[in-house]
Amino acid sequence: MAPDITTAAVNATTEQPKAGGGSGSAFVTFLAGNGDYIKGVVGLAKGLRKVKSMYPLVVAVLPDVPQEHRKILNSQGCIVREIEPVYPPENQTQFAMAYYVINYSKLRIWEFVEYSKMIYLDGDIQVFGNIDHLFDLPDNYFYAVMDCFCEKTWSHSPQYQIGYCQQCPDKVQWPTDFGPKPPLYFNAGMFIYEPNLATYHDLLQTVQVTKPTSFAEQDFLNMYFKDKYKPIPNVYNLVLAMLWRHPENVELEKVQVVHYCAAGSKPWRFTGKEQNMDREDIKMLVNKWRDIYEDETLEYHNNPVKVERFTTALLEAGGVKFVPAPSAA
Ligand SMILES: O=c1ccn([C@@H]2O[C@H](COP(=O)(O)OP(=O)(O)O)[C@@H](O)[C@H]2O)c(=O)[nH]1
Ligand SMILES: OC[C@H]1O[C@H](O[C@@H]2[C@@H](O)[C@H](O)[C@@H](O)[C@H](O)[C@@H]2O)[C@H](O)[C@@H](O)[C@H]1O
Ligand SMILES: [Mn+2]
Repeated sequence: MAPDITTAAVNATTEQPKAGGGSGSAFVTFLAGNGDYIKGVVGLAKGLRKVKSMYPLVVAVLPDVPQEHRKILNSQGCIVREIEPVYPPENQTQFAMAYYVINYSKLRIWEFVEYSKMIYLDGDIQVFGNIDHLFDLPDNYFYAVMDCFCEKTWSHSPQYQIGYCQQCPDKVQWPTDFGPKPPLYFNAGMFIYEPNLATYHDLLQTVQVTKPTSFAEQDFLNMYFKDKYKPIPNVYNLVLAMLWRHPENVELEKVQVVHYCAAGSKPWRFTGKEQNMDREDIKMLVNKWRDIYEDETLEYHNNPVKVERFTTALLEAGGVKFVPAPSAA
C-alpha cells in the first residue's frame, strides 16, 4: 500500500526554501486549557478535510492542554506543537474578555520557521470553501480581514462612541478634532503570515514594552503590522456580527470562512438564547458547523492521503526524498 504522504509534504520537497528557512505551507491554530475549544479545533480539522485542502493543520498547544486532547488532535491528523505561554507586562488593563490574556501566546507561531507561509485560524473558525489559493499571495505582507467596531465589546473605544466603523467609513465621518483617522484594523482570528525568527524575537521583545489594551494580542498585532497589513475580502473571515451590523457587506452564499466570535455563537456550546442567536442565518451556520463536526466520513482514519504508486516512483526516481507526515486536511 502506498505510504501516506501529504501533498504538502510532496510540495515541501519541491518548493524553494524562503526567507524564513521553511519550504512548506500549513494551517495553524492555537489551543489552550482543558475546556471545550478542543471541539472547535476538531471541527476545523474536519472542515479542512471536507474542502480537500492540500495542507496540514498545525495546532500550537499550551502546557495546560491535557494528554487526552493531544491524542484526539493526533487522531484527527493534526501536527501538535507544544508552545510556552506568552504573558503581557504587568498591567491594570481590563481585557474585553478576561481570558484574552492567554491569547498573547498565539505569538509563538512566528517561531514555526519549518513553514515558509502559514494561515492562522482561531479554533472557533470553520472553513466552508477551499482557501488554499491564499498561500500563493505575495510574501512580505500581513493579510487579514477588517474587523467591525459596532459590538458592545468595543464600547471602550472612540470609534464605538461616535458610531464610526471602517466597514461603513462614509456613514459617520471621523471628526477632525479626534486626530488622524485610525489605520485599517483587522480581526486576528484569521491571518496569512510568514514565520520568521527575527520577527518572532522582535514581537516578544516589543510585547514586553507595550501597554496591553482591550483586545490583547489583536490590538498588539494591529499596531505591530500596521505598515504591512493588507485587507482581504470579508468572505475569508466572516465576523458574525457583520450579519446584523453590516448586512450590506455580506453575501452569505460567497462566504468561505466563518468566525463564530459573537457572544453565544460557539457552535459546540450553542443554546440560541443570547442576543442575535435566534436569527435564522446564525442557526443555519451553527448547524453547518455541527454537520461537519459529526460527520464520520470526515474522520482522519477514513481519509488518509493516498498517492498513486507512480508518484512515489517518480519521487524516488527523481532522488527527491519525501517524509510521510500526517495531514489534517
Ligand atoms: O479557553 C480557550 C480560549 C481561547 N482559545 C483559543 O484562542 C482563540 C481566541 O479566542 P476566541 O476565539 O474565544 O476569541 P474571539 O475570537 O471569540 O474574540 C480561540 O479561537 C482558541 O483557538 C483556547 O484554545 N482556549
Ligand atoms: O484576543 C482578542 C480577540 O479579539 C478578536 O475577537 C473579538 C473581535 O473580533 C471583536 O471585533 C469582536 O467584537 C469580538 O466579538 C471578538 O471577540 C479575535 O477574533 C480573537 O482571535 C482574539 O484576537
Ligand atoms: Mn475567535
